[in-house]
Amino acid sequence: MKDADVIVSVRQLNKTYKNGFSALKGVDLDIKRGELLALLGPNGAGKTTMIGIITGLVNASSGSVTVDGYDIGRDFRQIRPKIGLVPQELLTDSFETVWATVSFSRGLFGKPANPELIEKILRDLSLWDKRNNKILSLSGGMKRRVLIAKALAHEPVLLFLDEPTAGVDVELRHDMWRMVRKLQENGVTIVLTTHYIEEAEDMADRIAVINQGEIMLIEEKEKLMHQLGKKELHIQLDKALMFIPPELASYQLGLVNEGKTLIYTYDTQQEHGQQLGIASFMKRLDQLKIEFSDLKSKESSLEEIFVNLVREAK
Ligand SMILES: Nc1ncnc2c1ncn2[C@@H]1O[C@H](COP(=O)(O)OP(=O)(O)OP(=O)(O)O)[C@@H](O)[C@H]1O
Repeated sequence: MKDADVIVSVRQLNKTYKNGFSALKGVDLDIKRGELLALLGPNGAGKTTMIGIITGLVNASSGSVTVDGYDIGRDFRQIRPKIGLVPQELLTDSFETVWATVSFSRGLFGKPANPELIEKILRDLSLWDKRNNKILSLSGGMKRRVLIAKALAHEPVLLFLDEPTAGVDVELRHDMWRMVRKLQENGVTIVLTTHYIEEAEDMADRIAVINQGEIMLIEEKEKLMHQLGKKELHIQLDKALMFIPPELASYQLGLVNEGKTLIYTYDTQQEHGQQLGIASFMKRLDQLKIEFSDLKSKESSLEEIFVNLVREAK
């Protein structure tokens, strides 16, 4: 990857908290300019810690992070205005109004006032009607909308969304994804952590899986689903089988639906290599006179891929 294509470069990043807990262990990561990178990982994997370090909220124990070529330790003042962060925690109750809070947030980064922009952000997030309400009078979902508005008010080029849709309703989730897509069209780089894997599947260009402070994998989403994905063939048998015939022992098979459905699981990668590929399997069925009425193929979801990865590491 050329330097210009990389907006964030993380090298050998370690974080050991004061209590001795090692939350990040030698993380290397490049975030590409303009991409939407989804960071997946179980609770406690280190996602928030990593975002905290890149956004200057947490000090690294060792390693380096550069944003747009600036070092986060040395040049944080240049970096900070480029970054927007929607944190996990909700706002503490505040007596300020929505409008004041969001406008003030822009001013903090030294950007000139831009009421038209603030209005647009508030409208996009369905907060316009609430602009004169005090934050403490808002519902949890509304407070989350304010957090997003605050993160966008200074027009960051790099936006971190730390579980932005945890516990929010469907409407906000849709509003958010619409906004995120628009931001991405305008060249904003987005890093998203989420526990909703289907969200990553829908939105991400690349997916990184982090577990116990280490990056387990980082890959283009499409490639990942293809490479790691297993496919299943569901075969509706004419006659139920009591057990899997020993002649088929070399295939990965399961019987469900009272023996009426045979499930053949195979690696998409091996599909072409092919000793145990579909063609040979179908031939075996034919030889064994196992007849079927229907055949369905199912690609495994990212969720299955993720669960398998994290399970394997245990
Ligand atoms: N201030 C702290 N002191 C000690 N340990 C901490 C501190 N902050 C976080 N940790 C620990 O570091 C690990 C990583 O936490 P982190 O919040 O980065 O995980 P996460 O991947 O964001 O998890 P989640 O999905 O639950 O938000 C956890 O085991 C957590 O308990």
